[in-house]
Parts: sequence; C-alpha cells; structure tokens
Amino acid sequence: MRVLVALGGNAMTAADGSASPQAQIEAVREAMEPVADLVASGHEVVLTHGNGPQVGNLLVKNELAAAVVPPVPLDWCGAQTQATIGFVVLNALEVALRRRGLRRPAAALVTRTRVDGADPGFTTPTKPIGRYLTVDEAQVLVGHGQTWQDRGERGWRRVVASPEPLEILDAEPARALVDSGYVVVAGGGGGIPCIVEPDGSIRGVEAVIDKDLSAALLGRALQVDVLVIATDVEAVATGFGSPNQRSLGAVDVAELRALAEAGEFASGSMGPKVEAVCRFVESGGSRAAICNLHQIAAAAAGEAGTVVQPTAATSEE
Ligand SMILES: Nc1ncnc2c1ncn2[C@@H]1O[C@H](COP(=O)(O)OP(=O)(O)O)[C@@H](O)[C@H]1O
Ligand SMILES: NC(=O)OP(=O)(O)O
Repeated sequence: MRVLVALGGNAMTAADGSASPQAQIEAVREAMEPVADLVASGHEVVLTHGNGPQVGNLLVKNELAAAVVPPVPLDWCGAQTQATIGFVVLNALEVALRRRGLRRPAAALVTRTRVDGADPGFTTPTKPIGRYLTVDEAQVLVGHGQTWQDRGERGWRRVVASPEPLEILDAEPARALVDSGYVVVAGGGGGIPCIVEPDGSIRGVEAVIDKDLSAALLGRALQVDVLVIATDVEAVATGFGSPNQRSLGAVDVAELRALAEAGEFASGSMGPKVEAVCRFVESGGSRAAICNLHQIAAAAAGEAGTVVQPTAATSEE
C-alpha cells in the first residue's frame, strides 16, 4: 500500500509551539518512530509536513535584518523551510529505520505548487504563521501594516495569504522517486506557491499554502492509496469543546461533508483537514484518516482515528 503521511505543527515543534532547532529535532525524532513502523510494515511511504511556525519565524528574521542584509520574499522563506525541515526529517528517519534494522533510500524534494494569481486568498489573509503574541503586542504590528488574528487561548497570530493549491508542479520527480523505492518528503509547507505565466515560466508568489489541502493533491498525483493526516487529537469530533463532544470513527465522505457544512469544524485548524480528506477520497483515494501521531500505522490500516471512505458500504470492511 502507498501511504502519504501529513505531519502537523505538533509533530515538528515542541508542545508549547517552540520552534528552536533543538525542539524541532526532538519533535521530528519522535514523529519518525511511527513513520518508521509504517515503512517496516512494508508500505511505500511519502511524507509531507507543515511549516507555519518555521516560516513565520523566518519572515520575522528577514524583517528585523532588512537594514543589514537584503530581505527575501515569503515564498523564499517557504522554500528555505522545506530544506531545513527536510534535512531534520531525513536524519531522524534514518535513525528510526536503523533502530529497526532497516535501510531505505530517502530524499526531500523542493516542491512547487501552482496557484492562481487572482485567488481571493491573496486579498483576504487566512493562514496563521509564526509565534503567538498578546493582543497588545499584536496591535503594535497591526499598526505597521501586518494582519493579526485572535487565535483563542494561545493569543494572537499573524495571518498571511493562502491561495488554493491547484497542482503539484514537481509531482513527477516525486513519483519517480517513490516508484523506485525512496521514502520521499515532498510538498512541505503546502509547496512553494507559484504562478505559471502564459509563456510557461514559473515565479514564486508571497503566500503560504495549507499543507493539508496540498496533501490531498499530492496524494492523488502520486497515486497514493491512503492519506493519513497526523495532528494532536485522536479523532475529529463533533460538538468540539462542548459537553456533547463526540469522536468520529469510520465515516463516509457524504456524512463528513454534511457535518462540515453544518459548521462543526473550525476554519484554520480542523476545517482544512476535513476538507483535505474529503477531496482526497472524492478524487479517487481509497481511504483517508485523521489521527494523532502515535496512531499513524493503525489509522493507515483504517483501525484508528477518524477514517473516511468513499461510501458507507466500504466503511464496514
Ligand atoms: N471538530 C474538531 N475536532 C477535533 N479537533 C478540533 C476540532 N475543531 C478544532 N479542533 C482543533 O484542531 C487542532 C488541530 O489543528 P491544527 O492545530 O491546525 O493542527 P496541526 O498543527 O497538527 O496541523 C486540534 O488540536 C483541536 O484543538
Ligand atoms: N503550511 C502549513 O499548512 O503549515 P502548518 O500545518 O504548520 O500550519
């Protein structure tokens, strides 16, 4: 079975959201244990990952250093996060595989994702990145022209443009690597947002793509059977945060869509994950799951987390 695992922020940073190099190395080391189990079970594994904390931090560094060295645009920051996170993931994966007596070739691919320059996401920023600040700290930066949003208990967070991913431009090399036995890290941070000009040339644009939505596209482009979105909750819930909260187990895509339309899933967190698993299954994927890090292998087998299947009949398999 070919499985795409999408790793969320909790798999890449410390529990308090800290994105220091050491915190990232430790978090990724833990995340690669269940991924190595998946490889050990004989599956072909593709990895993708978020970059919200990292790309936000890089942007701040650029802005602070602008008087000293030339700042780079947000798409460059995204490309840089693919490299550093890919580097950390490959190192950790090798160790986890070696501990199981396994060796597999692995590669992290700089991946571009096509977006539409006229996407409304460019005029209404929605993607939270970087660190959390208090309302007072955030208001100072709003005064400097940045967009910040109240993200609840943890505070305020900067939001940037997040256009819809339309196509994984580097799907072909990613697929060639998977076909030849590599564990591939691709589409990190949703892919570097790019516009394809009428003459075929490609240029980056300043935005951060939602990695779950791009994972749905990457999964289909690589003919993945199962998409697993790993986050910090065991399952998708209805009535989330209320006394009536209930975890969803096996669910068919129509049922999940109806719950999404009823407003059960928060935008900017569970909303895009639910949309991504629906899109993946609706476009031909056999199964998709949302689970926590430790359930990756069981969720890939349809035995843990919220498991989404094309029809109610197949959900009883
Ligand atoms: N209906 C829901 N069911 C489960 N979790 C939800 C729901 N709505 C919002 N959430 C929140 O979504 C979070 C996961 O989204 P997010 O923090 O964006 O994940 P990641 O960084 O792993 O991609 C959970 O920690 C949970 O607090
Ligand atoms: N690009 C992206 O979706 O990153 P996070 O998952 O870290 O928010």
